[in-house]
Amino acid sequence: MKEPFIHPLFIIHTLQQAGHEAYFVGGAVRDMILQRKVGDVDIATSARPDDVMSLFPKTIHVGIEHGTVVVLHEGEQYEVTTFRSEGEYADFRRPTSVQFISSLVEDLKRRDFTINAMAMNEKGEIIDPFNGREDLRNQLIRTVGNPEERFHEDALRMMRAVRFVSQLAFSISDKTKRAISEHGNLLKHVSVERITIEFEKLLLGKRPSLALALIADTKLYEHLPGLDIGEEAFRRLCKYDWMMLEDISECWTLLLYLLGVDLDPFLRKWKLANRQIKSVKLQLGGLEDVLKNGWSKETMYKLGEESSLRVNRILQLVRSTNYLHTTLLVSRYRELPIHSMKELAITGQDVMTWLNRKGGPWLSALLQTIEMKVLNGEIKNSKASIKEWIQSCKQILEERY
Ligand SMILES: Nc1ccn([C@@H]2O[C@H](COP(=O)(O)OP(=O)(O)OP(=O)(O)O)[C@@H](O)[C@H]2O)c(=O)n1
Ligand SMILES: [Mg+2]
Repeated sequence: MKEPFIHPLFIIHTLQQAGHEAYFVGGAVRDMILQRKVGDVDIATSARPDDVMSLFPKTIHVGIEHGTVVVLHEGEQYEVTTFRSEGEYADFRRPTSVQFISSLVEDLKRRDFTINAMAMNEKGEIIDPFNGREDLRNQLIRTVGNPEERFHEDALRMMRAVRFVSQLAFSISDKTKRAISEHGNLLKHVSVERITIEFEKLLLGKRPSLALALIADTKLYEHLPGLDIGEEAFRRLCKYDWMMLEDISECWTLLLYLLGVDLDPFLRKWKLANRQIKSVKLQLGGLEDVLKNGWSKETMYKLGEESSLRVNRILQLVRSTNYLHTTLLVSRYRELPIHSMKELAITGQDVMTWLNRKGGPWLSALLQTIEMKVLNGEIKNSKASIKEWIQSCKQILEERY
């Protein structure tokens, strides 16, 4: 057994010593077999939530009604979930009832895809009743059993399917694909926040354009916020090499640029955080500036180094002639006389003293003028030079500001 399974092995052993069954399950087992970086290590057990809580000193009951207890062990958190079969799914997102059961295989049977329905015991042996390993070898996303049932249980699984296509660069079984084509409308029962999480993972995956093409084939885009734009328009998105992008804000910026829609209403539909919307807005503005006028000092300054690099990657992806080699862009950025107002050699207080005036809106307007003149090299960034400039045009300044 290798990391990251060694520490939580203690949890498995503790449960077993108390007479219960316990296994590693889900994404961690899949990623270990694929030799991918393993995310959260989840455990499934025959022990009931109460038993789990009594066996470990530090637990958090996150979703006891669904059988999940978080166990804190050596500074890490592990979800320990009681084997369960799920009852009726009246609302297409969560079961109206959960039945705790004693069979691992029954628990695996309620999971979404064969590659996610494997378990690993304490000896590192894989329990794989639905041939997940074979599908991993064949690089195939296939639901456990009937896809229609699985998607009616939780419609988000359709988005998970396309997200895994992107993250793993797998294909999808015909039957699973057909079920997505037929049941896309079930996505309306799923919260936007959950859809956004999957869509962002897709955009940051290994083969986003493969997954976007699958969304086009299945017409799933008709059920995604703001993306019911017709097949031809949606297919245009698949032509780009999204893989070149490194950060999710770059992906949203590119998407908005390609769609040419209003930024705020679109991103609000996806319920992005204000902070995220702000950085996409900044980048989209920068991108449009550079596409039109090339890289100016002002644009670099406004964007800052990190966002300049992001915009530059988008320029490369859309094959803009204004793309600059990264090292060149970085050196041009670093050569700017200032990188923020803080680096200006004077303060507002200096200006008030020199002009013998009280603060007010005039002051920030004047400081902005000075900021731009220093940035563009018209005034040297030193106290003396700025003072000299202010004094040389004192009269005009007093009229204008
Ligand atoms: N709608 C869902 C979500 C999850 N699962 C099951 O719960 C496991 C854990 O879910 P989650 O951590 O959300 O996904 P992972 O498959 O682990 O993917 P990731 O690596 O992104 O966490 C999955 O592997 C799958 O067995 C499911 O059947 N249906
Ligand atoms: Mg996981």
